[in-house]
Amino acid sequence: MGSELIFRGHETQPVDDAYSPKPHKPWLTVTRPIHYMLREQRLLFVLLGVIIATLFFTFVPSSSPSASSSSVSYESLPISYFERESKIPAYHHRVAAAVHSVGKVPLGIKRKGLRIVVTGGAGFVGSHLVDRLIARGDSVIVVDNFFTGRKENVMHHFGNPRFELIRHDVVEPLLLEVDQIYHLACPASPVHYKFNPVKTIKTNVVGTLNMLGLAKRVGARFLLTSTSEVYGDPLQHPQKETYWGNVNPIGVRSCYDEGKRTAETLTMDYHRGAGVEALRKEPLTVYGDGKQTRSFQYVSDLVEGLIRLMEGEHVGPFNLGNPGEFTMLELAKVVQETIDPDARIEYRPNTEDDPHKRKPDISRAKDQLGWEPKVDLRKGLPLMVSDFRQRIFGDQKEKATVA
Ligand SMILES: O=c1ccn([C@@H]2O[C@H](COP(=O)(O)OP(=O)(O)O[C@H]3OC[C@@H](O)[C@H](O)[C@H]3O)[C@@H](O)[C@H]2O)c(=O)[nH]1
Repeated sequence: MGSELIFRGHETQPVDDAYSPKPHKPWLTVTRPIHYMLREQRLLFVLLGVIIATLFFTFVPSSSPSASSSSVSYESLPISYFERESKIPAYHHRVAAAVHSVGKVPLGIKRKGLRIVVTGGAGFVGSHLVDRLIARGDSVIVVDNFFTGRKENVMHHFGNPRFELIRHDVVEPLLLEVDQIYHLACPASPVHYKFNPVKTIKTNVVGTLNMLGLAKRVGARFLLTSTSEVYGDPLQHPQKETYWGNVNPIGVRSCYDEGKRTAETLTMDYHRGAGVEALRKEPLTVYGDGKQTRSFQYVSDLVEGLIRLMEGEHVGPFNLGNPGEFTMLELAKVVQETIDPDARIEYRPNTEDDPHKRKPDISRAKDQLGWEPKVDLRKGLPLMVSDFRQRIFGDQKEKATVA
C-alpha cells in the first residue's frame, strides 16, 4: 500500500520502452535548478525579495547624515514614531523623543499629519487654531458642547476627511487616539462663566482632568489655554509667569479664576501643559470709571504662540499676550477711531472684584519660543471686525488677513 502511494506518479507517466539516454548537456546542471526554483519555489523568491528590501531600508537611511544625527527633522518623521513614543509617560515630550530617535525611515516617505484634538474648537480662538492646523495638513477632531461655540465657525471644514466634529461635554470622559491635545473648552466671558458657576468650575476641573487623563493614556502632548484672570487683581505689574496672583477665592469670579488656577495645578501635576494669556473681548460698554487696564492681542498672534508651545519642548505657564496696555476708556476710543465713530460709550457700574490693571510680561515667550505679537490693537480691531463679519454674514470680500 505504502509503495503504491510512493510510486503512483511514476505509474501515470508514459513509459518509453525505446528509451536511450540523451547526451550530457553541462549547462543543464545550472539552468535546471533555476527553472525548478522559478517554477516550484516562487515563495522562496518572495522571501528573498523581502529580505533584500529590509536590508536596504535598514542600512541605507541610517547611513545618510540626516537620519543618523539628532538633527533629524521632526517634519520628516513618520507617524509610527509618534505611535511608538506613546508608551512613554505623559510628562516626556514626544516631540523631543522623536527628535532624538535615529530614524530608519524609508526614503521618500513624508511625515503624515498629526492627529490633534481641539476642545472648544468651535469657539473664537479654537476655530482660528483649527483653520491653521487643517491648512498645514493635520487631522483635527473638534470636541465642543456648543455652549458658546458655533457650528458655523468650523462648517467650512465639513466634508474634509481630515476634519471631525464631536458634540461632547468635556466633563464626561472621552477616549480618542491622538498625538496632541489643545484644551480650550471653557465658558470664557464673565457673562458666560457666571451663568452657571458650579458648571464653570466643574468644566475647568473635571474637564481638564479628563483631557489630562486622555493625554496620559495615549501619550499625547497637552496644552491648556489658561487666562490672565489667574493673576486676579495683580499686585505686580506687568505680570510674569512666576507671579502667583491675587485672587479672591470666594468671589463671583472665582469659579473661572480659581477654576483655571486649578486647571493649571492639575496640568503641572501631570508634569505637562502650559498656561497662556487668553484673548479677551470687551464690549463698548465701559464698567466703572473705565480706568482699569487690559492688554489685547490679535487671534493670529495667539494661535501662532499656541502652536509654537505645542511643537516645542517647554513645560509650564507662558504668557502669550500683547503688552500694549489700554484703559477701558482708551479701548472704547480706539474702537470709535478705527471702527465706528458713532459708537456710543455707555457707563455701567463696575462688576465685583474687577482687576485694576493687567499687562503680561512676555519675556519668557520671547526668549524661549522666539514669539512676540505682531498685530497691535489699532491694526487688529478692524481685522477682528471683518473676521466676525465674514463668519457671521459669510462676506467673502471682508476676509481678514494679516500682512
Ligand atoms: O463646558 C464647555 C464650555 C464651553 N465650551 C466651548 O468652548 C469654546 C470657548 O470658546 P469661546 O468662543 O466662548 O471663547 P474663546 O475662544 O475666547 O476662549 C478661549 O480663551 C479664553 C479661555 O478661557 C478659553 O479656555 C479659550 O477657549 C466654545 O466653543 C464653547 O462652546 C465647551 O466645549 N464646553
